[in-house]
Amino acid sequence: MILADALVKTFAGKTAVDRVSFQVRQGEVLGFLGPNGAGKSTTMRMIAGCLEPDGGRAAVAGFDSAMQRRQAQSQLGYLPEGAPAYPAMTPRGFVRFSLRARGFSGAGLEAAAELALARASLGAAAERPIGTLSKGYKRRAALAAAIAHDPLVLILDEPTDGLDPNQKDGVRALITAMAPDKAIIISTHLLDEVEAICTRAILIAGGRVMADETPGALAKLGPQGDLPSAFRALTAPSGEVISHRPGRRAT
Ligand SMILES: Nc1ncnc2c1ncn2[C@@H]1O[C@H](COP(=O)(O)OP(=O)(O)OP(=O)(O)O)[C@@H](O)[C@H]1O
Repeated sequence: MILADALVKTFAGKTAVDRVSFQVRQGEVLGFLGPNGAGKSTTMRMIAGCLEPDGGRAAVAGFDSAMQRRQAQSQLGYLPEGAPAYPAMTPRGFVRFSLRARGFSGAGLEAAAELALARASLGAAAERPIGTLSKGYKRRAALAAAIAHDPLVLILDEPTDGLDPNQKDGVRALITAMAPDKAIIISTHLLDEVEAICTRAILIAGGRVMADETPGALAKLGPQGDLPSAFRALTAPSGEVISHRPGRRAT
């Protein structure tokens, strides 16, 4: 359902993403790991059709992210970094606005908005201006808008960033509950999050895929047999590509 095929992106002569390839199929939750500046967000932005690749291609549900952007984005829920939203809108207003932009109306729009607000556990915060909300609630408002149209593919850039431990657990449970019907990519710096919810993990450093494994197999690549030591070993500046499991076919 998600295809990244030799994606390349260069900023001012510096290669941020260097021939990144992988595929994600329905039911998979792919954890995207790597140090700061590794190229995770840039890769996700290219898949989401928000940034044109300089080389290679990306596709969502069979639609090219750049050439068939509208069709690709209709199948996609994308949560970018931070909490992009309109500060004067309430979360309810923002979710409804997002649904209207996707062609929802009437009872279908109301039902989808209610479900998304409930799934993101906005509670009473759904009625307050987003600009007045805490970071965690802002993030959940953006998450509600990303999932409201029940897309086949979710790309979530640090979905639990800024959330307290209870909220983190809630969002992780939500991702797990949605997973069987969808293909999901999350980026995270939290290795326990990868163990908790990801079926697969890609480690990226210097714009290159350094490993593509199940979380258990990735942990075994570390000298201590755990994810932190694997992360350190594989993201050291002199790191070589030591493991790459070939991606599966997109569906
Ligand atoms: N719009 C831009 N203009 C110039 N350079 C950029 C731009 N976006 C990203 N970069 C650079 O590309 C590289 C990869 O950035 P990216 O945000 O993809 O990393 P990341 O893995 O998501 O990092 P983090 O974990 O800190 O979010 C970095 O060197 C970054 O400075």
